[in-house]
Amino acid sequence: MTVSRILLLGKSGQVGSALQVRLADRGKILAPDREACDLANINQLRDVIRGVQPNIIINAAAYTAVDKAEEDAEGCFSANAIAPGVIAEVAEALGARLIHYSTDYVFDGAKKTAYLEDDMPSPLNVYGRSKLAGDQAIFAATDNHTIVRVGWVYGLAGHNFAKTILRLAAELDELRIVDDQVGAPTSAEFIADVTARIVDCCGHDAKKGRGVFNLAPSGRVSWHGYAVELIREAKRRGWPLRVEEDMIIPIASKQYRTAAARPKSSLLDTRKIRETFDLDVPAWQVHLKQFMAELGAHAG
Ligand SMILES: NC(=O)C1=CN([C@@H]2O[C@H](COP(=O)(O)OP(=O)(O)OC[C@H]3O[C@@H](n4cnc5c(N)ncnc54)[C@H](OP(=O)(O)O)[C@@H]3O)[C@@H](O)[C@H]2O)C=CC1
Ligand SMILES: Cc1cn([C@H]2C[C@H](O)[C@@H](COP(=O)(O)OP(=O)(O)O[C@H]3O[C@@H](C)C(=O)[C@@H](O)[C@H]3O)O2)c(=O)[nH]c1=O
Ligand SMILES: [Mg+2]
Repeated sequence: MTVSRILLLGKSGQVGSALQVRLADRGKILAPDREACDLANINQLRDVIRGVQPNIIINAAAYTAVDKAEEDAEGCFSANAIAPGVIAEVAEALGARLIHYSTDYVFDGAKKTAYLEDDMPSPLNVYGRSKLAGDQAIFAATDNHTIVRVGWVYGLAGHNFAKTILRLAAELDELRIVDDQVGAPTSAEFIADVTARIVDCCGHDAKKGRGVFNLAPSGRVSWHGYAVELIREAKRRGWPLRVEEDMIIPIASKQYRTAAARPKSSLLDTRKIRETFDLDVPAWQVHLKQFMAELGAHAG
């Protein structure tokens, strides 16, 4: 088997940090930071990729501030739409596989059953439109891509709903959380494990695993139900919180004003990725417990 040269973008993010750990033994990893490889600087981006001559590029870098994107469409599209298209062009010229991440927010959330990879996208917000444009730019530039579509990501590094809720629960007596948007909280460490599996498959078979693949743990929950589970887990571990479980109030989306609209359903059907890569997908609570244990260990 040829040894992989992997270029990883976005190493400081939730998924990027987990990838650095999980891919450490998979080949030579080159992971420039944002200063060395800024998605907004197309010339620098091209030079970095050509300089590294990778056979796998993993793009975990993105503009992920969903509400801020509503008033910064240019910045958001630069990182999420234009840059992925450029990365894909250079990948095609080098014969490299591009592994990239997409989002449930490309869908409008109106579907009653879980989304399939080829369901019609119809994003509700700027972030979702920018990510869809990124996917399309990749499709146009190279067939040698694997796009992993995920949602509701949490991890040890970076910012996410789980960390926000645990912080608020230590400061406030009451939390008000939307109960009419459902999804599956997805661990960055799980995404990194599955990405490592994809990297292994690409090493053996350059044609295998091309295309778009949904990835999520099994089960479903609303943001409210997710918050309740986080608080229960934290209390079970004896973490000092102010809020009691009966003071986590379920509310409707329209009672929680945000700049960006969000889909009612973020559920992703995972049959394709499970069958292609022979994966087991556990219930979302399994990874959440592991996360809480590791978060507790980090906090000392
Ligand atoms: N978070 C989520 O809930 C979801 C995420 N996704 C997708 O998964 C992927 C990974 O997301 P996640 O790990 O959560 O993202 P994070 O927001 O945690 O990290 C984003 C990463 O991108 C880097 N970055 C942002 N802008 C630029 C830029 N202009 N140039 C270079 N680097 C940049 C950041 O660097 P720095 O730290 O230096 O700013 C950071 O390393 C993304 O494609 C995202 O769209 C999909 C669905 C859900
Ligand atoms: C903090 C808080 C949030 N909420 C709601 C707002 C929103 O509907 C929901 C989640 O809020 P967040 O801002 O954490 O989530 P958001 O940034 O929209 O998360 C999204 O990020 C991007 C990058 C993705 O790709 C998506 O898959 C998804 O994970 O919770 C409350 O109802 N009460 C609260 O106190
Ligand atoms: Mg957010």
